[in-house]
Amino acid sequence: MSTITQGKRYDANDRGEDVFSAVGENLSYYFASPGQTWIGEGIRESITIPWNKQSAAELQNTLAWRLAPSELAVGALPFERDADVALFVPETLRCMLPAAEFVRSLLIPPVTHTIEECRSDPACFLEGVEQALMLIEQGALSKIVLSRALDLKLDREVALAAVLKRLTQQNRSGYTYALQLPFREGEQTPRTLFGASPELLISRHGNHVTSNPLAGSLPRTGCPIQDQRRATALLASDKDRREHAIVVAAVEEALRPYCASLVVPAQPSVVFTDSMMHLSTRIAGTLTRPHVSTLELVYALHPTPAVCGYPTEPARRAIKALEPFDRGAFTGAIGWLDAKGNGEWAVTIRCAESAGRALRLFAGAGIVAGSTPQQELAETSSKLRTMLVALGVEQLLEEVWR
Ligand SMILES: C=C(O[C@@H]1C=C(C(=O)O)C=C[C@H]1O)C(=O)O
Repeated sequence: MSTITQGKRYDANDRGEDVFSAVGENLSYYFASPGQTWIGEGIRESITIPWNKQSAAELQNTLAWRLAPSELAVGALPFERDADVALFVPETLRCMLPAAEFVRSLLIPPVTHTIEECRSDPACFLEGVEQALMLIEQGALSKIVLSRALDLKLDREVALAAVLKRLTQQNRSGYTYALQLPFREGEQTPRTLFGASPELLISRHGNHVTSNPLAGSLPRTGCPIQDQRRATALLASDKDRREHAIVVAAVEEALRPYCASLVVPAQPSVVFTDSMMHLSTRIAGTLTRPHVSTLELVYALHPTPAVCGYPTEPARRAIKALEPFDRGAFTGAIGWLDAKGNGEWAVTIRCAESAGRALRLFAGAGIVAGSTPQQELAETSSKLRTMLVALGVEQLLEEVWR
């Protein structure tokens, strides 16, 4: 039996049990938000729908009778919108206390993995940013988000529970997640997506919707006084304010048709993770139609210019042409839906995908007029830091900076 108190839900029986000890061999879904932690094992049912507005809206009718009140449909939607959307209902699901409650102590044992191979291509990223700046100068785009991938081979498989714990410690107010990805055709190795996102794409609890886009970022320094100065500089930076405003305007435009009221703060604030600070705007609305599915809202929003660019279509085409890899789930959305259409979806960033001992880490950065390739590269390196530290392979920091 799960209880709902002020938007927070957790099983009375699970109060106090360490969520990380519940992360076992059969884990299919882990989603820890400020409200609660969902832990799913196995897959009871897979649900695949074409990714369009009508299917997203209609899915809710199906879920209304297929899901018990304590069940969820969960999934990770890819960045690209041309593929079908694959959700699943975990075989068993537990709703537990927020994971951040279990990492209060600083004495978390370090995780150690050893790197056997490492492949990073910063030159390709720098070249992509140069090209993107040309497109911006020609007026084809006002913003584009370019990303890079870092491929690692570890000495053993990722120690998932320990890494999730570290990620939670580094990103207490965000969303930490892990999900078993579907098998790729012809491949036998299970793939796992995991990460710690500071960015909420959309949450819907009853009538209330919230979105918290981030864009415009600086690395943290390690010194609280310098970080404060940097945060002030970030708030005053014309380039970062433009980069941020493009995202806020797009989120507002996408949500407006669904909302009777929408509150959009006039000024951004700054949010911090362990390694980054970001301009942040928390947008809150009240729905006109209370039964609109969260998945329909995800469809209306995704991909925001925080992960793609503006205008959307030309930015997406340029990303396809300039990035030498498929983003897969990276910069998509990860979350859950319940039988009533409530849900919570984070932007799938600060993440990695593992298959056996192979690991791919991703990081991107928004490019606007005034961006410089070296600074954007440094931003992606700082974003990769979160995962490298969680894996206990900080020695690679030197490498990815080059
Ligand atoms: C694409 C990423 O992050 C996105 C880009 C940001 C930016 O360019 O300032 C900030 C937060 C995210 O919306 C990433 O972390 O990989």
